[in-house]
Amino acid sequence: MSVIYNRVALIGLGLIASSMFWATKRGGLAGHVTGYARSQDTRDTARRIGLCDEVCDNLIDAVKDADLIVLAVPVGAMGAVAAEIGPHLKPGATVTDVGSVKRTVIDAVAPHLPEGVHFVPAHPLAGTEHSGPESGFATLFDNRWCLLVPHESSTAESVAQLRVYWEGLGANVEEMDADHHDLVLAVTSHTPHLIAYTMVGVADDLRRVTDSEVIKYSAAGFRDFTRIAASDPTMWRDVFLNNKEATLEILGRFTEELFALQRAIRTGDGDMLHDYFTRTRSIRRGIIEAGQDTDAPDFGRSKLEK
Ligand SMILES: NC(=O)c1ccc[n+]([C@@H]2O[C@H](COP(=O)([O-])OP(=O)(O)OC[C@H]3O[C@@H](n4cnc5c(N)ncnc54)[C@H](O)[C@@H]3O)[C@@H](O)[C@H]2O)c1
Ligand SMILES: O=C(O)C(=O)C[C@]1(C(=O)O)C=C[C@@H](O)C=C1
Repeated sequence: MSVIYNRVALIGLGLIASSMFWATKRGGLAGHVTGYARSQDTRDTARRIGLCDEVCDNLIDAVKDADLIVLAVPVGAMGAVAAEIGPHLKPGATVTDVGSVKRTVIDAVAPHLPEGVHFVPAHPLAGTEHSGPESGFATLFDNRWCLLVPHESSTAESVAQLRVYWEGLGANVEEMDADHHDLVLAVTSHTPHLIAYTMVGVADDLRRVTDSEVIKYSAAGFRDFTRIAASDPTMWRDVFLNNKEATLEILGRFTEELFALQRAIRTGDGDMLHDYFTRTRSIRRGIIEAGQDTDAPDFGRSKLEK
């Protein structure tokens, strides 16, 4: 791979930005990578582990010469960061974000970007329950999707360049409209996270009654829920506050289905339960046959291993 951007600035040095840095180094995709994090602690950690070629103590220093600026902060913080960097961006630079929600991020960021700067929102569909500068690794995006949601300020060239960059980071890239993105992610990511948070909360309540049995005997399904429910609280608070409509729509449907299943259990309607589970099993099998089931990332690998 060759250099795609001479200078990249990563803002918010958590799981996604740090993984982007290690994958950028692995592919030799950037000449120089600057990084900025709000807290001194995070900047110190970043320097200690060699995250970024240069860690800046000031947001403006990190972005002023950059060709690509990546906003990798919680969704609710994107607008404030954009407002601060807007006046200092190089003409012709590309600004992207990695937020899990697209419509509100676009509405919050775009007004702060000067003319001549290209905004190409993005969302890598890859993550873990871990957060912070030490949680990243180079293979996080390998064979995962990254969705690009081009804004009217972007040009075909700026979108194409970001596509090549994400491909270099290991991802498969597709373009999508912002509202459609938010609805799809409400189904595939946001509502499932809310359900996991709820189930773990219920088990936690129960634990007070049954001592530590819930934890001691937790089976695979529940353990998966606890992994997801360990995800960063700030990130997920912002996701739900920013994808309100789509999440509420999907939650409404979920609740209706849950009530139907609840009724079938109460009335002993075995046929209904069997038919329902047969349908859901065929969906899972369809995903596997289509080759869409990607394994969880291998956390045992070193950060720079290919
Ligand atoms: N974790 C995932 O699974 C995942 C996957 C895809 C996209 N995303 C999105 O990527 C973004 C970053 O998520 P992450 O998992 O890397 O989070 P993280 O918690 O690991 O890192 C976020 C970083 O942003 C910093 N930060 C918070 N508020 C800030 C502010 N106002 N100004 C500057 N820095 C600030 C935090 O200190 C932290 O260093 C979020 O928008 C999230 O929705 C996350
Ligand atoms: O694998 C995980 O831990 C994730 O939750 C990753 C996950 C997802 O739901 O798939 C979470 C949020 C994102 O915006 C993208 C990916």
